[in-house]
Amino acid sequence: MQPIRIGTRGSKLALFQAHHIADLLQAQGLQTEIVTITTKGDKILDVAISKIGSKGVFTEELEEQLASGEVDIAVHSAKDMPSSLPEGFELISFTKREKVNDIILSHREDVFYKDPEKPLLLGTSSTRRVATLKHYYPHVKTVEVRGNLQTRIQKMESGACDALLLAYAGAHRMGYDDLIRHELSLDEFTPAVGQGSIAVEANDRLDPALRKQIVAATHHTETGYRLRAERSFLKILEGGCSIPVFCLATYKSGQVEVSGGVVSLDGKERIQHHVSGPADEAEMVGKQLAEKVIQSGGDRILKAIKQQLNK
Ligand SMILES: NCc1[nH]cc(CCC(=O)O)c1CC(=O)O
Repeated sequence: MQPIRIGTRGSKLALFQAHHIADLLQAQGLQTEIVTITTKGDKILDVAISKIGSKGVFTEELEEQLASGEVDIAVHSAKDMPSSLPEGFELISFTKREKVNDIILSHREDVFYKDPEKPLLLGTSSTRRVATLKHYYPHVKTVEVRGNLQTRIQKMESGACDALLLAYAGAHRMGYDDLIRHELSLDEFTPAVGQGSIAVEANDRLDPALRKQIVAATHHTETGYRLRAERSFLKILEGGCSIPVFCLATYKSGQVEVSGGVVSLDGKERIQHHVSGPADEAEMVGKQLAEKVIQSGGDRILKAIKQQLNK
């Protein structure tokens, strides 16, 4: 039998994630081969992602290869995946989720974000993180630091910022646990949809029997319920990765509890609600949450954000 060809971006984090999927497949006796692809998002480094604008800057090229059969599956951070995929594509599995928190990472041990007396310049490129800081910790200054994790750390080392605000999952996968100074609360820094999970994407042309084997080897059921609820929330709010919406679902005894909302770019307004319901109706639960957020003022906030970002 031919090995399963796994398409991935070439960053260290992407390769780590692709190898993780390969390990899970190999543990079930399946053979694998990793195929590295450079995407538009990897090439354009000097423009903020929120300004490149097009959805799927990191995914288009991988999808071309899936559609042509060049690769059998593509591996992504679930967080980077748009809420709607092009016709014929699907996220067929989600791996067991890592800790979902955002963290502050620095070589320095004396980085404080809660004390207005202690100045801190944080590097980040996420509108959600910047807006959330403006809401809870307006004294913290931010600077846009882009690129893969290694590049961002280099920029911090050369003085671009005191510390970086990142996802725990990425920092941990890259082995930077020693530099984690603070783990941020999930109530304040509610993560982006999908943060901490790895997604496997496939095209309709994937052989159904092979698809079944891949799902059995890589999918984590609880994470799947959580991600389905969160992604359904995202779909209603039309949040691309540049829109500061946040959502976290938890799972307990057949139920999902979903908490999420939106924060205005200036941090002045933040709306958050909770909804729970049966896990096998996770999509409906996420949708109900989105409707609650929209009705309680989220609609107005989202409109303003889209206008500001399109300027
Ligand atoms: N936005 C880029 C991105 N996409 C996935 C991760 C980390 C891994 C994950 O959240 O699963 C990161 C880096 C970050 O947000 O710090």
